[in-house]
Amino acid sequence: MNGNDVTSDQVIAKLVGMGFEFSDITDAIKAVGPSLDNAIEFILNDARTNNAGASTASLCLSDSKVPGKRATSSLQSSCRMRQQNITEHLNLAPTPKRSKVRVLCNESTNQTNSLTVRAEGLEVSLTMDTSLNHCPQSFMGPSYCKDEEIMGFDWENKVKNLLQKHFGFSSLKGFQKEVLAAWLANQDCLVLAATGSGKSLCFQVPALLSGKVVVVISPLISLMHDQCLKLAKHGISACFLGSGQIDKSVEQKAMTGSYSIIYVCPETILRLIKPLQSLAESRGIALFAIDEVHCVSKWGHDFRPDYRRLSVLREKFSADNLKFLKSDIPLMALTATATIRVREDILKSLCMSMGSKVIITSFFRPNLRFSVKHSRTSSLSSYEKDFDELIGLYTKRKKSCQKLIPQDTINSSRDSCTTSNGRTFGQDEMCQNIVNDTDDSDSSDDDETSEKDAVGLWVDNGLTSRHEKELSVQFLEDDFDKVQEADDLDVSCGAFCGQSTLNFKNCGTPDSRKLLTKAEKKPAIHYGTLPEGPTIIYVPTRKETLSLAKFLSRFGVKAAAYNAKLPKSHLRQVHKEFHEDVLQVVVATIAFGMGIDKSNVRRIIHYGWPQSLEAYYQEAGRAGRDGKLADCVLYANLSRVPTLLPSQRSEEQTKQAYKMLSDCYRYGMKTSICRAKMLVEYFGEEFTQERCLFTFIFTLLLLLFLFIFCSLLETYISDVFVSQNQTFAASDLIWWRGLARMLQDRGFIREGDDMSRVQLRFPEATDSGLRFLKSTESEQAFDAYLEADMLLSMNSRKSYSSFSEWGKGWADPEIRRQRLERRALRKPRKRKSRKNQQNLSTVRGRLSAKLSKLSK
Ligand SMILES: Nc1ncnc2c1ncn2[C@@H]1O[C@H](COP(=O)(O)OP(=O)(O)OP(=O)(O)O)[C@@H](O)[C@H]1O
Ligand SMILES: [Mg+2]
Repeated sequence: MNGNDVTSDQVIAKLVGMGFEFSDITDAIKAVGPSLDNAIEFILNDARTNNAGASTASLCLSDSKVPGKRATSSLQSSCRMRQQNITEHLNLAPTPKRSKVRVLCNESTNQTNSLTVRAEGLEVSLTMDTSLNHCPQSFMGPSYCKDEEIMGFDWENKVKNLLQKHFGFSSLKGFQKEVLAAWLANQDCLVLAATGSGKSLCFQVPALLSGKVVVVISPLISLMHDQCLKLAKHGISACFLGSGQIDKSVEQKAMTGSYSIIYVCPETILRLIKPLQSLAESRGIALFAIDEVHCVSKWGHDFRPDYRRLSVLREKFSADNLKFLKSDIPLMALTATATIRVREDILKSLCMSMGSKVIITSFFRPNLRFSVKHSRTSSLSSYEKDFDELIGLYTKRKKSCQKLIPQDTINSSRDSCTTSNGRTFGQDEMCQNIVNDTDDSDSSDDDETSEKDAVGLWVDNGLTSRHEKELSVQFLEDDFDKVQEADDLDVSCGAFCGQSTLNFKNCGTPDSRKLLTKAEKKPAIHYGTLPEGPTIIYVPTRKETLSLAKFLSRFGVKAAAYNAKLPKSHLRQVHKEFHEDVLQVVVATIAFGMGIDKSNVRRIIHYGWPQSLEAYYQEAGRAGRDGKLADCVLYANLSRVPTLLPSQRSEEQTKQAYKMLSDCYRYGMKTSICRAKMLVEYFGEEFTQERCLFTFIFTLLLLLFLFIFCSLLETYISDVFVSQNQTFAASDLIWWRGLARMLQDRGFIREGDDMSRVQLRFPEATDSGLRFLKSTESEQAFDAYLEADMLLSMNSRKSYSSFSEWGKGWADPEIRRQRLERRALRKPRKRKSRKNQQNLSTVRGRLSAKLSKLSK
C-alpha cells in the first residue's frame, strides 16, 4: 500500500488490524499524516523514544545500541522498499538508510566471513561461518550414487561418516535409523516425533546418501529459509521456492538438479509436477518429505487446504506412472503434533501406500517443565504481577526490594521501594503448579451467583452473557495469524550453496551440538531458577503483542512484538535478532510458531488460553531444544471458560474445535496428574508416572450434583445430603463447574443437548450415573483430585453464602417444588429459554415437565 494514496480511515483501519492502540494511531496520523509506513514508524519509534532510560529496549528493533536517539528504523527503510528478494536479504552490505542496523549485524557476527554465492543470476555476498570457503563452481551435491550401491553398503556406517562430516553428530538417533531403513526399503513413512527431536535429519541424510534430490514440502517461508541457511553451513546445497517468486532462475536450476534439497510450499509444488517428473528421470528424486504434515488434517490445529492436494504426489511419482522408475518415489510425512485421528487422516488424505510405516517416538520432552498459573491476563495490573520476575531477571533488578518502575521514571522514584508480589518463575514443580492467585479486588464478576447465573452455570460459547463478551476479546480478532499460506516473510525464493568439506570444529555452534548430544543421553534436569535465556510469550491478540512488548520495553527488557499483520520487514528483523540473541523476549501470536529452531529458548509463556493442546505443545516445544531445563508456563484465567476463536468452519469442524478447546481447558484445570503425562497421553502415548498430590472425598457432593442438576431420585437424595458440609458451604459456581467436569470424565453425566461446548451446560445423568446412584457403591467415598478452578474458588476468602443457601435449598422438597414452579412460570427469556421450554431434550424442558408431574 502506498502510504500517500490512502485516506486516514484506511490507514487507521490497517493499523487497528495490526494491533496498535487507537490513541497511538491518531497521534501518529496527526504527526505524520495518512501514511501507513510513516505512522508505523512513528508509533514504534515513539514507544522507543518514551523509553529514553531503557538503554536497549525497543519495541520494533530499532538500533538499540544508540541510546536516547530516535532510531533509524530498519522498518522505516524496509517498509518503503519493495519486497526484498533473497539475494538482497542475505546481502548485508550497507545502503545509506540501513547503516545502523548493519553496524549491529556486523558486530554480532564478527565470527563470520563473506561467502560468494551465485543466485538468481547475481553474485551476492552471504554471511557465513569463517570455516566456509568460496563456493564450489557447481551447485551439485555429493557425487551420484545408485540405489544398488547404497543398499549394498553397510549404510549405517556410511551415514555415520556423513553425519560426522556434515553435521558433527556421532550417530543417528534410534528413530532416525528406523526412518532411514524404511526409506531404503522404498516404504512410505509417517514420522511422529517430539518437537526438536531431529526429524529434519531423516530427510536430509537421504540426499547425502543417494546423491539424488530430496524435495521437502514445508508450510512457511521462514521455516524453509532457516533450514536452507543451516544446510548451507553444513555443506549441503539447497534452495527454496516460494509462491510469489518472479525470477524463475532458481526454480529452473532446481528443476535441472542443481540443488541437493529443494524446499517448496504446497501451492508451488502442485505447479511443478511436470518439471519434477523430468528431474526424477535426470538426477533422480530420493523422496518427497512432507514436513509439518499435521497441516494436512482438518482435525489438526494448522489446517492448510493445499496440503490435502499433495495426494497427487503418490499417483504422479509412482512406478506405474513413470516407467523409468523401479519403484514409487517414497513419501516421508513428519510432524510433532498429531492425535490418532489426525494420523489416520494424514495417511488417507495423502494416499500413502498400504504398507506405510508409522514411526512414533515418545512425545515426552523430559527437560520441559510445564505449569499453569491463574491470572486474569490482558490488563496492566496483571502484567505488573505476572512479569515482575521476568523483568527482574533480564534487568538484574533485585527481587522483592525494588519496585517495578519503568526505566523512564526510575530516576525520579528511586526511593519508593515496595515488595514484588512474590510470584516466582521456575518453581520446583515438574508435575503441576497452580498458583492460587485469586485477586479479591477484581473478583466481583464471580460473586454474582444468583439463581439466574446458576441456571446458566455452564457458560459455553453462547453469545448472550456479559462474561462471554469479555471473554471473546481474549482471542485473536480473526485467524489471520494462523498458517494460511507460505508467504510469511519478505523473502520468496533463494539459493543456498553448500560447502562440501565442512570441518566440525569450525562449523556452526559446536557447543550447542555437544550439549545436544549429551542431553540426549541424559537430560539435565534441575529444579531451580532458570538462567536468563530467550523467552517467547504467546498472547491471543495482535493488539496484545504490541502492548505487552511495549510494557516490557519500558522496563528495560529487549522485547519485540510479532504478529502476522506487522510489516514483513519487521518480522524478518525480529527473526534475525531473536536468533542472534539481540532480543530477549518476543511477544507473539501463533504466527511465530512452527520452525523456530533456536536451541537456547528457556521459557515459553502462554498468556491466555491456547485453542488446542496440539498448538500449545507445538509452541511449547520451541523451548529447551539444547536439552537443558526450560519452563513452559500457561497463564490463564482459571475462573472463566475460554471461548472459541472466530473462524470459518463447517459444523463438523466447529465440533472438533470445541473438543480441542475443551481438552485444552481441561489440561489447565487438572491438578491431579503430571502435566507432561497429560500432554503426551493426549497424543496417544502411554505414560507411566506416579500420580501426585491432592485427595478429596466427595460422595455427598457427587450425589448432590446428580440430584440438583439431573432432577433424579429426590427422596433418596434428600436423606443423604442435607448435612452442613463445610466444603459445600465454601463452594461457588466455579467449584461446581469443576465438579461437573469430574463427573463427566467419570462418565456419570453428559451434555444434555447436541451442542458442542467447552464446559457442560445442561448436564444429564448417563446410564452409568443412574446405576451408580442406585448402587451401594455410591455410599462409599470417592478419592478425587480437585481441579484447578475448584482449588482457586476454595482459596479465595469470599463468602458464597448466597449460592450455598441457594444450593442447600434444593434439598428441601418444598423449596424445590416452589422453585421449579417459579421457573416454569417465569416469562421465557430470549432465545434459549423460549427454545428450551417444554423441550424434553433440554434440562429446562425436563424441569418443566417434572414440575407438572410434581404438582399433580
Ligand atoms: N542425531 C543427532 N544427534 C544430535 N543432534 C541432533 C541429531 N539429529 C538432530 N539433531 C539436532 O536436533 C535439533 C532439532 O532438530 P530439528 O529441527 O530437525 O527438529 P524437529 O524434530 O524437526 O523439530 P520441530 O518439530 O520443532 O520442527 C537440531 O538442532 C539438530 O541439529
Ligand atoms: Mg522440523
